[in-house]
Amino acid sequence: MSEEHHDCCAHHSHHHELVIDSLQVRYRNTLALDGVSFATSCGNRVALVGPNGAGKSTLLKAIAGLVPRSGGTISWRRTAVKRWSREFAYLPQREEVDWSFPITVRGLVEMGRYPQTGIFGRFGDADHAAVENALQSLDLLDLQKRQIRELSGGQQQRAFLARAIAQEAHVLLLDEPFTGLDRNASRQLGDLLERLAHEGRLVVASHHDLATVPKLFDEALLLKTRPIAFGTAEEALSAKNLDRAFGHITDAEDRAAPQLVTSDL
Ligand SMILES: Nc1ncnc2c1ncn2[C@@H]1O[C@H](COP(=O)(O)OP(=O)(O)OP(=O)(O)O)[C@@H](O)[C@H]1O
Repeated sequence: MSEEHHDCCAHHSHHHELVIDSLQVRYRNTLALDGVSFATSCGNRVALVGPNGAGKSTLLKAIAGLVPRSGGTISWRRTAVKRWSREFAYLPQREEVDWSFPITVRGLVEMGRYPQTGIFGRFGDADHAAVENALQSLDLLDLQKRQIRELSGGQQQRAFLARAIAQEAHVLLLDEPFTGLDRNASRQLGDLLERLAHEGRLVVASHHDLATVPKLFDEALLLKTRPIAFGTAEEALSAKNLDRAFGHITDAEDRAAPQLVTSDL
């Protein structure tokens, strides 16, 4: 990896690197996000939590510049992000990816360089080095010639993360990265995200399983179109906040164990 991520957290401690202010996103008839503000920095893993339709995917896409925002601002390292930034890498939900698309792992990772080279551009030494480094860092050298459709779910996640690393993005926007992974693959991905954050990246991921948020993430944004709470995973996901986000749980038994119930909503 280049030197650049080492200085990632060496900014003034009072200033956050990613600042989202009053973000609003409207689809034709739907207000998907409103008044969303939060700020965080590299080194953190932030979980986006909320019921179905809360706007988690929309928030990731809005930060990635994939859906237009109807209000608010996003800034990265004190600079307003207008549309798209190479600093942001977005990994769609598994179902949104066409896994039959014929591309090798290496080919996918090389796509991380397109913002620098252009699709028909020539790969220079720096591009090759970045691809090599990303493959190695995510332990994909042995799999680099495989088609992505021939990988396991966990390997596929790693290949997409390798593309983000090749892009030299600092902000990893992941939509439900743990969904569909078995226990081992989940643990591996958990360790990997911890390492990437530790190396100076910012991980922002939607996540459905409330029970694992404190273990897998440092901070959580509880969302239901509007932000309900943002803070450490424990703070943000207090019983009271969860109740506000997921609505009233009428069954007395469910009330006793809201975390288990709400994770299945
Ligand atoms: N392309 C779109 N066009 C119109 N409305 C949309 C579109 N995408 C999402 N929405 C609506 O915006 C709202 C937020 O959707 P979003 O997918 O961001 O929620 P989510 O929290 O990711 O949900 P889930 O947990 O089900 O994945 C929902 O009401 C949804 O129906």
